[in-house]
Amino acid sequence: MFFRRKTHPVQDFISRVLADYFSLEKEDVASWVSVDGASVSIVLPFACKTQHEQINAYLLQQLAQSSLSVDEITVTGQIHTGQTKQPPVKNIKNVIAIASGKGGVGKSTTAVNLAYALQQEGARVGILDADIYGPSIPIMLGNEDASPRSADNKHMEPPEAWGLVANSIGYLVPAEDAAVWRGPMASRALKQILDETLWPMLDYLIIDLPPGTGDIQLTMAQQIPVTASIIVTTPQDLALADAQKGIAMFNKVNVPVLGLVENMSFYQCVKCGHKDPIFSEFGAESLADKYGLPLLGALPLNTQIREHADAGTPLVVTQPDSELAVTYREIARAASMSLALTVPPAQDDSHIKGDPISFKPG
Ligand SMILES: Nc1ncnc2c1ncn2[C@@H]1O[C@H](COP(=O)(O)OP(=O)(O)OP(=O)(O)O)[C@@H](O)[C@H]1O
Repeated sequence: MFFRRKTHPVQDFISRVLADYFSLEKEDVASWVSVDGASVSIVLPFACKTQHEQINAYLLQQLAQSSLSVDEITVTGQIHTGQTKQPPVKNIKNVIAIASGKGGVGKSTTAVNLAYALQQEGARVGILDADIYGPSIPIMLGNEDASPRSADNKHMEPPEAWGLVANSIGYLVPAEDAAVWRGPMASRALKQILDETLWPMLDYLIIDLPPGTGDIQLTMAQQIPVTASIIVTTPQDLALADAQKGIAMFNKVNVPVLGLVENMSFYQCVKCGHKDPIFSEFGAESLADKYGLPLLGALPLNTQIREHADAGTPLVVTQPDSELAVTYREIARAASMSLALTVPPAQDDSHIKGDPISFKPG
């Protein structure tokens, strides 16, 4: 005889409302909800801290219209380690590779702003600049002169910038030296930086990959335990053709693509507000449709984005209330949720050892 496990009416109700809120199925969210007497605890497996209050209020409002009674609801976040083929890096739960087929589409700018946006959504985040031939992260973080300290001449303490830990070949080697490295040497250098950095416990390590989809990127994607990837593109045909190659590359190495970010989507006139789609329209949207991927969001061609990147004052941190920062946070939440829903959690978390350096996320 088979017994069906009876669900608690409050658990059932909250799961339904929560599923509605996130446009998901009840089965997707049921495990996030637990009920203890008149207290409900919701633990979301993705970063969306700026929404917790709103979710709480929405649930309370829906409950008030029901016959159920609940004293309190707490909403928190807990990000799992996602499964990868290669063994995970010590202290890092998820590695997210930011890639673009074509150069100059704004991949590094997006990587930096997304890293801070994820942090503002409650995640512990680090960034690794894998663009061995053109490391731009140190400039964008405003700490070009920083260099990782090493107490034992073997491991590096990653420099911190605006509350984010970072490492880059740009901190370690003069640009002209790295520029002549061949592919295998570049991939080895990256693996070494990844393994020898004393990363604090991180929910996400954002890796800014070099542009393109050649051997170097493929080797990197194979050698590093990449949990998932995000592809940045502009809406023009040329960039989209290359973005398509990027999707194919990640498919080949079985790394899930969380979605596309369309950068320089349109130019908005600062005087009259008119939107001009200089690099064409609906490009990333149709590419996303073609591959059944989400379009995580779109950013305009905007002087402020460039100025903050050039000045080393990350826009999301220094202008957190701007419309652009809001968009970056929406993309961060969508990416984090997409990861939680597409990548199964790893069986164990034994690679999470504790902070080897003192680190207080900003
Ligand atoms: N949305 C945007 N609006 C205006 N300028 C932007 C935007 N995104 C990026 N930029 C600017 O475009 C230039 C290229 O950006 P970035 O270095 O991020 O591109 P990339 O794709 O990482 O390039 P590559 O990998 O080829 O080095 C930078 O000067 C940056 O400030």
